[in-house]
Amino acid sequence: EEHPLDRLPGPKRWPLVGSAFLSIGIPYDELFPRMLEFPKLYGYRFAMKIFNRRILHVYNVEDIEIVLAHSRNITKNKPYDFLKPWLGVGLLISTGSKWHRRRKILTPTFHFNILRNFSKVFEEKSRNLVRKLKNLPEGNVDVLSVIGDFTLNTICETAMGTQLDCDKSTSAVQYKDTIKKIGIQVIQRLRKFWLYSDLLFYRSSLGKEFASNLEIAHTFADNVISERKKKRTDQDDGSLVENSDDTARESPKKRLALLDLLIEAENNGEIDVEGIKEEVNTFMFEGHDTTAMALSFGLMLLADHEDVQERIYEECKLIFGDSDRTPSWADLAEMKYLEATIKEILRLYPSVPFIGRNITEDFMLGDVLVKKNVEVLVHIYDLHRRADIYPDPEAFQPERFLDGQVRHPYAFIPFSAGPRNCIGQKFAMQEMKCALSEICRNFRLRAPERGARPKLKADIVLRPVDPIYVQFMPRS
Ligand code: HEM
Repeated sequence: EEHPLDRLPGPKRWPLVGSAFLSIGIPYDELFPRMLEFPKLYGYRFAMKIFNRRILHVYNVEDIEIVLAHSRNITKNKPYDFLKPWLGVGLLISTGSKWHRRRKILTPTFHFNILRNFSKVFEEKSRNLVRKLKNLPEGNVDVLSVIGDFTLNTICETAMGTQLDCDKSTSAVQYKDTIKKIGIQVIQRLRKFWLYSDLLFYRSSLGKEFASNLEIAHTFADNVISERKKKRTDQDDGSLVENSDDTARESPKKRLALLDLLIEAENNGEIDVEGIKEEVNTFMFEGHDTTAMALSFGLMLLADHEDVQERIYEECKLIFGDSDRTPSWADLAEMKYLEATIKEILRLYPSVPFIGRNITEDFMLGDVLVKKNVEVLVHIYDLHRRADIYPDPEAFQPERFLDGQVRHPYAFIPFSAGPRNCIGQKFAMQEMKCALSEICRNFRLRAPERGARPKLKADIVLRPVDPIYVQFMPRS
């Protein structure tokens, strides 16, 4: 019997292997550009078969809405499995009733009042970032590493309540290095299908290194959790307060971290110690790498578009006048042009270029029956570059997001949409606004080369093949 997906366009499907051989022999750096050719050849809705996996690819606004808004098809697809040894089955990877429970516990962490507490951390870290940039020797700065430190310090303090940048202990430094290595090793494994089996993987040199790195990362997280618990019993009655008044905001001890909410949930019997670990590790990963890439591509685009930098600078001048105070919550809300700029950055360089689902319940996509066990891949990257939605799609034009050009809620989805959208969306927007406004107030950015288009990599998170260099010239 013909599978409904066999009627859809797509690369030739051979018996048994399907189109598996398509990626064989393609150098890694060519994979991403090659992946972008399929949508051009086969259109908004096409299918692939790789051995026994059937993958439906979509980047039609209506199709994406049906897929992402579905309340029961919330299971992630195969590649997410490789993150499990590290993150456990936390919010990003879990499904069904476990996911529902976790989402309910974690949602209050991103409540307005708690985000306001975090904003103090954003301010401090942004100031440190500016100071660091000022102290670097003049010339090209490799932004990925500087920005990666900034987002990692920020998430560590907000999620765990631990100050990595002040903590000069070897364990904190080692932890930072280790989680960067783990991320790279997950990707290396994804590329080598012969290492998909745990048995072979953990016998390989990559697998052994991976296991020892996991040990370091997990031990660090475990220590932070137990120290936090100890501090809570030493200092207070452990009760949860939304300390949104300014005195509490000033005191790092009293600032509420995501970890505090989780410990509170443990006290109420809603989560166990293993669960807390899963979530701490999940947020450390999801909360820093995505934001670091968006900021890095953003600095690259700003360096190339002085007019946009000037408009951001002017907007800040209207808000701050001659004062050099850090931005308050209200200031950030006023930065409408900067907000549009960040959206335009995320349109061109969505940190998560594709998201995948494993279908658990049949549904109709127009006239196509999508059956259980099919995987659906939503092409965020291709959606965001459709010329019919975004005229002159390659051009960097923040104004698109000011004049209501982009109307359909599923036409712009850097944070996904529907029940499994990004829980850290507001957190990320505030963090990016804080960092970019501080940078634009203090520096003029210059690109080493005009109009450069970075070559992109196939990865969990969108990355450039080569480093991104930007020059930071202090404004007087
Ligand atoms: C520019 C920054 C960010 C982008 C572009 C982004 C994008 C996304 C996307 C596309 C998803 C859906 C993934 C999927 O369906 O598999 C997602 C989920 C998620 N994000 Fe983000 N994210 C960002 C920042 C953050 C931050 C700062 C945090 C934490 C503080 C965070 C935590 C999460 C979590 C926990 C999930 C899983 C939610 C769930 O399944 O219930 N993200 N993000």
